[in-house]
Amino acid sequence: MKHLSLKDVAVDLGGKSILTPINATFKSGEFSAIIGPNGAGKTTLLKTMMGLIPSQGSLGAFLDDGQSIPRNRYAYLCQLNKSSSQLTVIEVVLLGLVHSLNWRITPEQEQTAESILRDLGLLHLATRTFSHLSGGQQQLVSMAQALVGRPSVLLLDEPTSALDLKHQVQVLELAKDYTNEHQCITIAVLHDLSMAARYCDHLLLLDQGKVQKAGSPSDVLDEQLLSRVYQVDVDVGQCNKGHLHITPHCL
Ligand SMILES: Nc1ncnc2c1ncn2[C@@H]1O[C@H](COP(=O)(O)OP(=O)(O)OP(=O)(O)O)[C@@H](O)[C@H]1O
Repeated sequence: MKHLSLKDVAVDLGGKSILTPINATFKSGEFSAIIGPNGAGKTTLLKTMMGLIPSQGSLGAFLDDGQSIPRNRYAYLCQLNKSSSQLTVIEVVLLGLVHSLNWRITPEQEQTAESILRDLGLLHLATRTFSHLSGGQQQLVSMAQALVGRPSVLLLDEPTSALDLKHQVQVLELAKDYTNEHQCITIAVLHDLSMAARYCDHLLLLDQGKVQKAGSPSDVLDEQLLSRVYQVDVDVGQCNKGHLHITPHCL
């Protein structure tokens, strides 16, 4: 089983400690979420895993035999920023194959990009200019870009923040199915705790740069713990389909 591990990973930015030593393991075939309040350090942790921020300690993703998984097998979907890119949608998706692209794009590469757009119901947008799309459409295309290279490690920063209910379900189901099918190590930052409970196998709750709890959704989504960390009282209930749902009280 592949895994991504963090051993005593700490990050300082602008002379301030942002992540205090973090120890965690994420397994292949599991869809994991990093949850926690604004400013907790979730994006910093994801960027650190991606190698975009220098850190102390050691981290990396490894195969069964201990070999390191190279960074070109990682895909990273950053938090949504409205883009002014003049590239077309299909060109944006092809950028996800940047490690294998040559001067000439092969018909196979084009078919791969079209196929992921088809899976996401976006093929009709293929020749549109990326910057002319809505925020939600841009987020879906960015998801296609992340998946097109069939990554071994998939890091998603709030992949559903701009999406309507149906598209949130579509993206989370896609991430879960991809994770199972390709035995990928998938880690998403999510704010919607009920969606995290429904789709994720493993949660890591971060607050003030520290891991407050890690484990299965039923272990981590504890009323007292969530009320303390989020500073709002919450009820943790179960719907008739057995999914946990988290309802905040009024402030
Ligand atoms: N480049 C930087 N220099 C200094 N401080 C930074 C830098 N980047 C982030 N921070 C600080 O690190 C802390 C964690 O930020 P981060 O973006 O990781 O939080 P987050 O949990 O992802 O928050 P949100 O849910 O609001 O997106 C914040 O206090 C932020 O101000």
